[in-house]
Amino acid sequence: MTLHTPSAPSYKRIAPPKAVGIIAAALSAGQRKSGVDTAPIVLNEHGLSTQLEQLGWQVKVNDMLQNCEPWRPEFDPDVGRIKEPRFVGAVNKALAEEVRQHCARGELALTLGGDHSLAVGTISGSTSVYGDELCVVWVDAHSDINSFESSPSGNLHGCPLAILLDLFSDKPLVGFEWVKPILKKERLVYIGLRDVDEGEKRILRENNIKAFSMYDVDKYGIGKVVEMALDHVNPARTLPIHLSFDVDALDPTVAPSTGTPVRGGLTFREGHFICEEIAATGQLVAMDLVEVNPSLGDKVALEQTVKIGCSLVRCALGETLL
Ligand SMILES: NC(=[NH2+])NCCC[C@H](N)C(=O)O
Ligand SMILES: [Mn+2]
Ligand SMILES: [Mn+2]
Repeated sequence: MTLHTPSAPSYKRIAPPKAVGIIAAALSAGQRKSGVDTAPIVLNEHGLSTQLEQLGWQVKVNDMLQNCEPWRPEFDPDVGRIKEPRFVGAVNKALAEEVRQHCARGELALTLGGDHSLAVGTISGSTSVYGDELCVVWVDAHSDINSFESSPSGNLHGCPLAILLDLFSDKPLVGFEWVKPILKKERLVYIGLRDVDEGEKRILRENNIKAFSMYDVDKYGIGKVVEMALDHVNPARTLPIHLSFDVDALDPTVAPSTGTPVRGGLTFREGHFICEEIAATGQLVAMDLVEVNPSLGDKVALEQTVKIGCSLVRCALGETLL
């Protein structure tokens, strides 16, 4: 009898990254509330890069997309209900290349958003280096998998996973023709869902996509949920992980400064626990922290949200309680 040993990973991982590229991605055109584009600067002003250096990381700040205006086309009419597709597509294309370069150098690509439409670029970048073994853990109140037909708002931050999984390939959206659908739906898992549109529920069901909602967090506890989520996408814990963390996954009492808050979310500790468990796998190669909007809420709300944004990133990058 031979024991099952997981086959050696075939992706080109040099060593667990010790350097982190912090990509400021000031993209706000994927939704309608201004201010989300200022989050990368506010997070850095709060000392995030220094904190990561103190954790032993070599930090490289990438400000290529600190200002997205150079990518704004002169003419960008709606396509159906979808707003600013050419602009959002062009910024994501540039972002994909930045993430690719960091990953190709063996660095962890940390993207500070910006709205969640930027995940089209970040995951395109990470899959271009790590291929279809890349797992995505998507922590969010929303499933962000609307098609261009099902999107109720026309906001592209509700659509990135539909674009990445190529669920509607018969006609790629203008601006996104460059996207290569490398991410596999078996390699995607959600944690924290509680505001999923009817059309999205159907898409999740028809494509058999694994999702742990807040119901599951209540029923099983966060420890079991994270274990089941990782078992689904990464059973031997040998595959590279891209963590896409939307701050609205947290309860609005914990992280109020965000554009689409939904009550009934993750507690402070549950949010951090997800990051700690992913850090413990040693497989994190990319992370997005998105939807912090410093313009929403009062000074206390902002301080609270920015602080928790920084501490989630620190936990994912190895900070422990003891
Ligand atoms: N990344 C987010 N906060 N997404 C919110 C999406 C809300 C809604 N499902 C929509 O498609 O418009
Ligand atoms: Mn969300
Ligand atoms: Mn989101």
